[in-house]
Amino acid sequence: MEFPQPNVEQFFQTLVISDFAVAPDESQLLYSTNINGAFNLWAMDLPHTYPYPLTTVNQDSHGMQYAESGSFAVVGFDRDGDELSQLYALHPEGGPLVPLLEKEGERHMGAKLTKDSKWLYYSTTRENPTYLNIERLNLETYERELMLEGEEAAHQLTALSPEGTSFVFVKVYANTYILPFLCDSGEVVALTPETAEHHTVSGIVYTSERDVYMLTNYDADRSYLARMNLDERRFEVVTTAETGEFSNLTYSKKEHALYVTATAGVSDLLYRYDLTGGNLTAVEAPVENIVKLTAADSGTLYMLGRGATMPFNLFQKRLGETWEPLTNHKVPGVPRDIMSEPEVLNYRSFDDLEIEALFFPARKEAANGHTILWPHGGPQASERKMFRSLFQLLAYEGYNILAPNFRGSSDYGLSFKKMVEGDWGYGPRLDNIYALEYVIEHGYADREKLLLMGGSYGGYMALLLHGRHPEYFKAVVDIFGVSNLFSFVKSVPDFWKPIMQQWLGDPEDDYDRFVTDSPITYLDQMTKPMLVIQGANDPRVVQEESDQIVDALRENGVDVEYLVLEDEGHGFSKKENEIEVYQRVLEFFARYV
Ligand SMILES: CC(=O)N[C@@H](C)C(=O)N[C@@H](C)C(=O)N[C@@H](C)C(=O)O
Repeated sequence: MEFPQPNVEQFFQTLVISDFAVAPDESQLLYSTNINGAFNLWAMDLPHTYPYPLTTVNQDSHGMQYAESGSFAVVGFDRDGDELSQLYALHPEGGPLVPLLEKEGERHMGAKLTKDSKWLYYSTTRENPTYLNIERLNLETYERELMLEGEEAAHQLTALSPEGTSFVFVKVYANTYILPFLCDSGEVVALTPETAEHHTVSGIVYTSERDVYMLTNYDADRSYLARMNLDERRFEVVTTAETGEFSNLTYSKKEHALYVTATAGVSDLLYRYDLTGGNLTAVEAPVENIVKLTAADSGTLYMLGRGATMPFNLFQKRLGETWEPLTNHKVPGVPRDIMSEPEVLNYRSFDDLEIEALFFPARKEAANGHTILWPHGGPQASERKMFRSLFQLLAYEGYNILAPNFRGSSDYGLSFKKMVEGDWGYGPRLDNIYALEYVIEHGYADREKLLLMGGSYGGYMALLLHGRHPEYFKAVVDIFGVSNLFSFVKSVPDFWKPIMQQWLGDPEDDYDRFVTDSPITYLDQMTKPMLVIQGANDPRVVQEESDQIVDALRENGVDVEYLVLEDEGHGFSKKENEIEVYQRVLEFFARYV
């Protein structure tokens, strides 16, 4: 039997899994996925893996967790991308949800259930939208109790002790300045030593009622494993990563061990740190990008992950055994070996700074010689070996994709990440230009065949590159990009505002730089055809950012297509919208090839 070649439609059907939780007795695995075209909660009754639906809300969910008894789970949903997460109780068999915290305009974050399931702790924007308060909800009386009032910086709850006698929260002063604190019977204690040096802390876990482990770059450039015993209150360095830096932590009670994810630039590595013997050993991982790892009481590990050519999948690893897939999501009809495997490039920028980039080659049979420059979003994030159906779709259709991890990207140490702070538009912009020059010089790309596309900060960079270096590009796609730093700084969510000074600067004190680095300043040079895409509910880069650049360009007579998705935020969560976006991008670029 001869089957036709796969076509682009196949890439539209790729499934996403955004989060999961496993019942304490491991009888059920709950996950948020878009099997039915929109996100819903689905479950599998382990060891059987056939999924069944639990909700029909058509909204994505993050931060789900089971009660210790397994009799309900706490789940959060926002509405069409507004990121105002509301919390509900879900019966393991699904059906109508019980509202726990449902208040219009309020955002609830980092929810954690106590072991006895009597209390739910969380951070909330209620009465303190900028610095957030930490509260707890009595699940018998539904009364809310204030535990800690936020001040100075956003207070985000990160861990609750096993018996609920203490909790850890972080104060977020900036993306590169995040300090951890313990709240122990009302007393607040810093978990890292006092210093004026900026550092961050992540992956905080309790391994007992009085022992806390964390990942921090306190007094270092790359994050390492540290601990504090809450009685001795002494901060200790435990171990450092051989390559890269540690980025996530999971405690396995059964093994009395920590599983530590390390990021080494564009891919992840997995380690096991034995808390009894004190040794760190490498563990094979089934994916290049570990999204989430949990350990059940039995010692079985559960992982959500993806790779450059593998969409999101769930895996299970029983003690002493190897990883087994629980899901088998692929691009229908497209084998992994015909997808684009990225090459890792290293080049030097204008000031000799070494930068890493991913280059996704076009499928040979379809190659049209065009290269799309993709500046990633964040900007303090990075482009990694993580499946993006849009990238694979474009590479399949014949385009190369170049994704540089310009200065300011995460996963290359604290000082590298800080390089974008107060410099959104100079160094990172030239790093993108130097990436182009590198691929042209080394025969990967043709100077006459360059296209440009980015989302969020990447959309900002796409607009800025268009305005300042229009000679490079034939056409530009901006997906919810920042167009004007003066309006952006005022429109971000309230709890981002304490971060803005360090992240971006002050519109009055840094007036000249805001003008120089705002894409809208360069309207007259933006002469190439453009496609602008925006979610109407986006709370991070609001619609006004896209509206103003589209209006101004149209007044200038520039050919701009504008697509606004009414039921989306900072991303595309509904299959029909995703398909519309991908089709528009494909059609748009095809016109200029
Ligand atoms: C800790 C925190 O909330 N930081 C935010 C200011 C932040 O860095 N958010 C980015 C992930 C983000 O959403 N940036 C936009 C502009 C993007 O490029 O995606």
